Amino acid sequence: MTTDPPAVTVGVDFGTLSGRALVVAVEDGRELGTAVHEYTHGVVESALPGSGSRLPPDWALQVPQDWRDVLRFAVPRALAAAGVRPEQVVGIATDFTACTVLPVTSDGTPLSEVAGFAERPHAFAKLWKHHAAQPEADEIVRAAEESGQGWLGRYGGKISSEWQYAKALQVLREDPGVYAAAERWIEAADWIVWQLTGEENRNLCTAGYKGIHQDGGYPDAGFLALLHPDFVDFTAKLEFPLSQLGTAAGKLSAQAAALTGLREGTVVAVGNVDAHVTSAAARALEPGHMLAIMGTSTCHIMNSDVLAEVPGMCGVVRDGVVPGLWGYEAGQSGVGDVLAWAVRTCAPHEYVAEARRVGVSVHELLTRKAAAQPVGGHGLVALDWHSGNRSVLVDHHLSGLILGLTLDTRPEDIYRALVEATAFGTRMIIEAFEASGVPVEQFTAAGGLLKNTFLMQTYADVLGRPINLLASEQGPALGAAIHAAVAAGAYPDIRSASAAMGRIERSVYVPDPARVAAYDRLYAEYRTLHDHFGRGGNDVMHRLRALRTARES
Ligand SMILES: Nc1ncnc2c1ncn2[C@@H]1O[C@H](COP(=O)(O)OP(=O)(O)O)[C@@H](O)[C@H]1O
Ligand SMILES: O=C(CO)[C@H](O)[C@H](O)COP(=O)(O)O
Repeated sequence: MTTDPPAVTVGVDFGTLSGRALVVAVEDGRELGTAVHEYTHGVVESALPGSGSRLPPDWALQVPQDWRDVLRFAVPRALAAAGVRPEQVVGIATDFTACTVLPVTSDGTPLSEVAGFAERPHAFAKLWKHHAAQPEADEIVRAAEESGQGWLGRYGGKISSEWQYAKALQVLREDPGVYAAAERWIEAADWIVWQLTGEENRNLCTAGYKGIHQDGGYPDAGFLALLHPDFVDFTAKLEFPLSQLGTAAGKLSAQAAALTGLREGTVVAVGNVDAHVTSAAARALEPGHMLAIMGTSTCHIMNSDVLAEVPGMCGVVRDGVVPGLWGYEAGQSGVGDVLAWAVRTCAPHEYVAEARRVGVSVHELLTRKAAAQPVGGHGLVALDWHSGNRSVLVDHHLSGLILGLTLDTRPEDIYRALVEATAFGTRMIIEAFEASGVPVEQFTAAGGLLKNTFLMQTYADVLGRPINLLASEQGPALGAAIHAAVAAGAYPDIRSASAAMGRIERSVYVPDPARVAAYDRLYAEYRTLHDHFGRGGNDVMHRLRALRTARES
């Protein structure tokens, strides 16, 4: 007797450096096939594609065609790898880094693709890690404090330079022509869904966490006018009915079917954020269960039935992760990125040659060399702020620091000190939640950094708590596939789909009491440096940043 081929969904995760498509069995979340497509232009940080015109420090752009190419190349390859026919696919969902925003025309065409704008930097998509709008973010916070905006507390008292308003205000100030031509200002998370269905759709997750949409609305015109007279109608570029997560945004258009190899009419789920969608994959939806998605950056996502204003959190949004609960987000803007910096700048040629000879990454080589020494053996304490501080200080013009360097300090010592610093940064975040009355009862990790077992054990020792793992290397894509199953009607809601399709391994890393005690002492040193350089003890980091100039390399 022939059995029907299994129903599957496709999850497409758009990360910072690449897009990954994953084919998943609806019945139990089995991962049947996957494919990755690296963005052709990667992260545009120094010079504009085409013209080559130089970009100032702290810029990070992306090219929308790179995202379309993920649909074109990774989706069909994932289907082929899974041995799945298009008619088995009952739904597709996407997730994106956020706040990755772009100016588009009313039909969704990116301005960077419109004649006359291809050489204007502000016409391009601003990646989440574009930190050049810090002055605008500082002004937004000042104006919100002075005018008593109630929504400021929902973001821990700060609005990030990474989010929609600071980035848009920077465009208005530096290229008003682009600002005026931008009929819509849209998250890439929604823009990619628009490419799949042919119609605009907006999700409540990015609107809430990155677009200051709280209690049913955006900031009012009176507040926006405080920032710039021409900013008064900015939210008109955002206004659109917001869709609940896990619902259908529409059906796959004929054009998108040709692009992806899927059937026209396949259900397309509402867009979502790479971090928030992963909670479903990790079965981390219940109150008090914190999920850390550890990659280029780290995002901390946790649901609660308690609403509190946690200092320095990225935001709290009703239904922001799952309907019926308050979804909290915190984060560290540089984690894998900070370690990549150490690999680029601290590893001597002989280390690179050794890694190649042994057949491991330089990350792995530095980790192996660093792992043996006792806690504190390197005599270093670092601040993990090379990409600024997202939580709890929300200041992207802070910078990194390594204290204790001597002539004996080795590259692996620096690498290990930075691993420890990122763990200390996570501990600061957990303590901020608990001090604000939002308990953190479970900690689960996901993301590319799980491959580093020493790093994960260090986190268990620094946090002093066991660490669960999301048992998938494709957390966001699996989470998206789960949302697609709900949107396609295979499950009544995200919770039941997560219970059936999600995967978690509990207490994979358990803290070692001796190392916990040793790290408590180092953490006290970290906190002293954190508060001194991050809370006004010495503003030297801002003064040094003001002296930085554009790279000529
Ligand atoms: N062995 C390793 N140990 C620690 N970090 C690593 C290792 N290998 C790669 N990385 C870091 O992982 C980050 C990429 O994370 P990943 O989750 O794969 O991508 P994304 O952040 O785009 O989702 C990079 O910043 C890289 O420096
Ligand atoms: O802030 C975010 C989510 O709210 C970004 O999506 C995240 O920080 C970047 O993603 P990644 O580290 O996986 O590249």
